Amino acid sequence: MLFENLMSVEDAKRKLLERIEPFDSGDVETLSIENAHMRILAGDVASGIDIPHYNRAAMDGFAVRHAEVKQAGRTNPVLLEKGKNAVWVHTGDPLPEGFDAVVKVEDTEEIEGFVAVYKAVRKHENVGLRGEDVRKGDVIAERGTLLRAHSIALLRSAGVESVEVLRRPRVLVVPTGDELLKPGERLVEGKVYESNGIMIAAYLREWGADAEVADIVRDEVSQLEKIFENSGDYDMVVTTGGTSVGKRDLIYDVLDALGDVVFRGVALRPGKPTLFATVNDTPVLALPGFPAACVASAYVFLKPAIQKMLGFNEEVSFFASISDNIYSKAGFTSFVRLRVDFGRMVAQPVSSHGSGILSSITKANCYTIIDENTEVVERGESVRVFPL
Ligand SMILES: Nc1nc2c(c(=O)[nH]1)N[C@H]1C(S)=C(S)[C@@H](COP(=O)(O)OP(=O)(O)OC[C@H]3O[C@@H](n4cnc5c(N)ncnc54)[C@H](O)[C@@H]3O)O[C@H]1N2
Ligand code: MOO
Repeated sequence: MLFENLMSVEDAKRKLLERIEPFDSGDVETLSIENAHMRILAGDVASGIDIPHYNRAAMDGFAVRHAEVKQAGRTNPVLLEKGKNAVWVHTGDPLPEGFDAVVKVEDTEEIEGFVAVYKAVRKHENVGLRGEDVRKGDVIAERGTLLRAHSIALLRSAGVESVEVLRRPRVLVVPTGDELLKPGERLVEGKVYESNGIMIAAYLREWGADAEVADIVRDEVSQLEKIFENSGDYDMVVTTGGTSVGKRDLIYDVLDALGDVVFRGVALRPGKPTLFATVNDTPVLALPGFPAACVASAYVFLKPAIQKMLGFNEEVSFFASISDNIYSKAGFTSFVRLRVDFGRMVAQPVSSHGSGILSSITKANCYTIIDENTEVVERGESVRVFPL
């Protein structure tokens, strides 16, 4: 019987990732740093300058020689000649030649051409020394870095204008099913608005890919064949629906005829009918049509595939304690939706009423994975939680 011998999630994920090629020097593009936000850097970038590139005042006040104000105190000010031994500086101004510290203006008083200093300062106190942030030649952004806002700022402050980044993986998302409607079409029983396509494409963009959603493909062999035969320009094709054993579920037959099916059926709940194949070396991941199963399978298989292409694996996770027992079917890896209270770090399982319930995902903000050997996670236990 079909789906009797399900592959473990671990084996399925390994077999899938074995067939995903990481991007290399052929997959690089040059972008202005504005456009490089959230892209993966393809090579180390070194600074051509010291930052700061001159010794600068870090406070508004007076540049002094620290040795001359050693004795200064609240009740024992040291008087310096203004413009000669004490020179006014704004924050960020170059430290005048021959001076080695800055006294904050609030620790001074101006008295008829003199500056009374009420506080001693150490050498280089309130001074930003040349190169203290970055030295010329230092690597300021390493290969593989996800260019977030602050990385871009550091590149800009070093005068870098453009960088080489990995191109975005091109992914074709193909919703399949006779029951699917386009927005605006009349709802009748047995039909639903197609929503997996927009969802998977949006996830893909969040994960760094360039996603294109194909028109809805009907449950017809010829239509499906056409999609897979013309998918050579894509790094991956992701279909949704048609993975199960119904008479209209044709994905397996078509992929088996055109390419190599690597696995069909995984011990994952929800997400059991997930299928993975290659057609002319293009990886094809077939996600189940039921929305919650589609989400689970996307997080478990699709996200790691994109991350492997991009060489990026800084997955965010943390621990939270479970507010209610979680039961998991023996032999199955469970994808469990959770609502995490971040103040208390307590995770409430979101009770699901099956894989068709998309709102069970929108009520959650995180998920956890229960491994196949665990049947119950008890209230109060700590689990590793991943943001959704
Ligand atoms: N006899 C069996 N039936 C089913 C089994 C099984 O083992 N034996 N497995 C079930 C499981 S588990 C899942 S999950 C579903 C998934 O099957 P499919 O991938 O074939 O899904 P479809 O039949 O194409 O669609 C099911 C349902 O999901 C909704 N859907 C589908 N595509 C979309 C979309 N693009 N946007 C929004 N909603 C979508 C729609 O309501 C479909 O009717 O199979 C079980 N059956
Ligand atoms: O695997 Mo299905 O994903 O249980 O509904």
